Amino acid sequence: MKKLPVLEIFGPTIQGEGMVIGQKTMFVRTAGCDYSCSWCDSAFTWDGSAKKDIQWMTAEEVWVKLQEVGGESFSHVTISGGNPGLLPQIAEFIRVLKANGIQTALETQGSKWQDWFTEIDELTISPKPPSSHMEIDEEVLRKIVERLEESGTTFSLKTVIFDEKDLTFARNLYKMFPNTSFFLQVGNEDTAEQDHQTLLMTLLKKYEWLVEEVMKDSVLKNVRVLPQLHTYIWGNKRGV
Ligand SMILES: C[S@@+](CC[C@H](N)C(=O)[O-])C[C@H]1O[C@@H](n2cnc3c(N)ncnc32)[C@H](O)[C@@H]1O
Ligand SMILES: Nc1nc2[nH]cc(C(=O)O)c2c(=O)[nH]1
Ligand code: SF4
Ligand SMILES: [Mg+2]
Repeated sequence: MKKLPVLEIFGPTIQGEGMVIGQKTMFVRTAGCDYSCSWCDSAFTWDGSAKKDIQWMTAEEVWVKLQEVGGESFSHVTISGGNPGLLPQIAEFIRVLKANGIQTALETQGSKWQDWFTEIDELTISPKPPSSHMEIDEEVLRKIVERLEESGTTFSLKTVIFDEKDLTFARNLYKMFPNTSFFLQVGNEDTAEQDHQTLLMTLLKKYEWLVEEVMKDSVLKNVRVLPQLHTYIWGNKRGV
């Protein structure tokens, strides 16, 4: 069985983003991404800076480590990255988690399909707006959404917003997928800021701006607007 490239195992903490915000969860962060978003808050997963920290682990080994770190205080695991959607071997990891009665969630950008997507309890697809400098493949995304809908998988779209152009992108996405649960998330422009008060004020201002923009919008109607809640508590700290 192919091992998983693991960079972080941490928690329990709150899920700070998206469709299950506030959920008590453990996190497993895999290494490697097919994108390189200009503002990625987890760039260490793909920019080479943490290459030496990658641990190649079997699904069972990750499960053992989760229990070492989280003890008996969790029943939910979120897989993020990097892009865990690049890894076919996640299928085995999900089997192990399920066999142990664990609820699963996963974060991916929707650039590649995996058959195991339908096994995830709460799947977040996060298409990247223009500010990321990435170009999304609309056909791949459309196919992914189609297959998730057909299979009855619980999933949502979550797009990060930094500016007006990103809002235009979000409007197009909303029109493309009118029946999908839709989240708009505040972009963090200061991923290097270490002063908590400074960061908090910037993030709050940005949240206020985004709320105001979306409230007056005639396209973005049935949407939820959220901050990254974990940054309000722990700022740009890693592993929280
Ligand atoms: C680090 S990514 C990993 C999963 C996957 N690669 C993806 O992008 O969906 C997890 C989430 O963090 C979001 N994110 C990354 N950098 C961010 C930033 N600077 N501000 C707000 N959200 C950010 C991404 O858009 C994504 O929804
Ligand atoms: N608390 C917390 N919530 C999160 N939601 C998504 C995260 C991610 O980096 O994928 C994340 C994270 O790193 N920490
Ligand atoms: S897709 Fe996700 S992990 Fe990859 S660069 Fe973008 S935000 Fe970072
Ligand atoms: Mg994060």
